[in-house]
Amino acid sequence: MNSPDLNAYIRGLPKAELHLHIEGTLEPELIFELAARNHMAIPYSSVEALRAAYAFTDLQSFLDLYYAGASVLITEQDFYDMTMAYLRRARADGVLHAEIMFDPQTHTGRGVAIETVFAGIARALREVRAATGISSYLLMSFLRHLSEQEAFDTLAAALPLREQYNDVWIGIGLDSAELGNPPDKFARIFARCKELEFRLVAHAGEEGPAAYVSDALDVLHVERIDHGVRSEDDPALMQRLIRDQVPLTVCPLSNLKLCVVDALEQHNLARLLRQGAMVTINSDDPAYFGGYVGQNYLATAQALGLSKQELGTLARNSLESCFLPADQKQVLLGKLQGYLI
Ligand code: HPA
Ligand SMILES: [Zn+2]
Repeated sequence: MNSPDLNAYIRGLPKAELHLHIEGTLEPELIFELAARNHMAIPYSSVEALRAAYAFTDLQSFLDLYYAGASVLITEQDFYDMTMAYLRRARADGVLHAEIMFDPQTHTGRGVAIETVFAGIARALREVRAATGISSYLLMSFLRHLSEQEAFDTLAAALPLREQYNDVWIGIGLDSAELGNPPDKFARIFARCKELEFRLVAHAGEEGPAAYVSDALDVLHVERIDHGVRSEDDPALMQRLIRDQVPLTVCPLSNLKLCVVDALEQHNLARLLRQGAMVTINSDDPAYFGGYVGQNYLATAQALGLSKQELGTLARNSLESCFLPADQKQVLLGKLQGYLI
């Protein structure tokens, strides 16, 4: 298939996006706009100069810019505008359901109230749900470079909002610098979140070793692994992931930009998929990594020679792996089935 046809096929595929940091959707243009609106200075002369700084060598070099970029988010309207911009792009890429991570500590640490963060993001999710039927959930993520106590403080600040946002806030995630911040650092907070009946996910096996993936499953009791591409280093773990169909939310362009792989052609996504792992494709931080979810499907398909059938399997995996109730999931799977025949 030539590239325009493949692109159209991919964008038409009914899919879910399961690994997306809303702060990672802040495009340079919006960073400049919000900085001006909030009377803040940014240390770049232009949108182009900022975009040119997105040359990362590893996860930390990205995180430094990601937290700096997020510092222009001050008001509820800022969080709303960012979320609306993402949802517009997701819709154009055939996303019917999104499970979106957000990092309240990135904002509360700068004096922004957690209520402001929830309110702006949730208003956009609800409006889009009502207007288009595209559904979305929120996964509140703890920053793993911060302490266990800070995670507990964040949970305590967020819990009074749970009832007000129970149509969107359904889960908990774990992100930021992986190396040196192993899953067991967060064993107790994840145990508490499990008691509270949140759905649980965690980043593991992006830069960290396969053992972090095993520990995310055994110590944190997560239901999905964000990234997980290093799992291949442990054949017994790989067998387990395949046997138990543990979803891996893989982000190929992110892995390329953060030098987890040297070239997309060397990405192990096709190998994992062909071994029968529950692999999905996602965009992670699309404003920073050069593409939204459709572009991730397209670039990966081209680099690894994925067939249309395999692309359909990836879309099906995304719907199977989402946290929607079974009846709503079946509706989306039916739409995919209709598209594939
Ligand atoms: O890709 C990521 N990895 C870890 N933490 C993150 N926070 C935003 N994006 C990422
Ligand atoms: Zn991520």
